[in-house]
Amino acid sequence: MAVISDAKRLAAYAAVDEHVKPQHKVIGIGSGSTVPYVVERLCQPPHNNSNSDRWYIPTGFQSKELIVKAGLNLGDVDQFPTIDVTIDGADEVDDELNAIKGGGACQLREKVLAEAATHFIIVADSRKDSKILGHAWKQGVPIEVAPFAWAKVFVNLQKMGCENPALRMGKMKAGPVVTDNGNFVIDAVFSESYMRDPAELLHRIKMLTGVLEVGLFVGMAEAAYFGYPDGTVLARWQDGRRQKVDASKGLEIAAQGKKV
Ligand SMILES: O=C(CO)[C@H](O)[C@H](O)COP(=O)(O)O
Repeated sequence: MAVISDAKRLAAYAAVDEHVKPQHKVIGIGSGSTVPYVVERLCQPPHNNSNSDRWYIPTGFQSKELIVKAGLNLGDVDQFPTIDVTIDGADEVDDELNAIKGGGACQLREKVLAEAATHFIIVADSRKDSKILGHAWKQGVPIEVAPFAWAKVFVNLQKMGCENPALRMGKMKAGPVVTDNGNFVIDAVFSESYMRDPAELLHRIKMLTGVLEVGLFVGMAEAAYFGYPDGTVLARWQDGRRQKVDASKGLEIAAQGKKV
């Protein structure tokens, strides 16, 4: 196994097989480049047998498109404020399963669906498996802000000790990135002393007026699945358990080309 995409696929397949049960009727679908493999697995046997009376809830435009293009029933969180299982990616996960999310600027809807879920599961490749947040993900904590308040929050973050907060700018668009909710994102790098206590940092940032959501998912994930380039999958649970998961079923299915 060589490529990162295979590692993502194995993590996604293992998480779906372990955590999505036939009786689960409302499924939250995250955002990013790993969750397409979650949808891919959900459209394969035996999971596809349960899809006719199942609703899928998106965490943004990309997520909605994944659901629609896969021919799955599209719902929304205002119809289904309680979700059975939400599966989503992460930019980095620490030893306690706290996560940095928002690399794709979807953290507000992602956190709503994570909180609404009975089971919130993270899927990622092994690059996201860290001890302390910030060790691997160097882009900073993504913070969704009301556009008119961005400069005020920017100054607040500097006063907290963030040396170089950055308003996230579009690549093929003049001006800042605008989220699916019409807001801006500030990426803020904090020192390890802050990142060792993500709960405290989350609280301090969230209390800044003008901040709508912070890409720190603290104490939310029940489990995280990391796909490794050697074809193995490591599952970590919030209680500290770590277990190599047999990913052979995923490999067999992928090899049979049972892709959506
Ligand atoms: O939080 C997110 C988007 O806002 C994504 O889930 C996160 O960036 C991980 O993405 P990928 O699976 O592509 O690594």
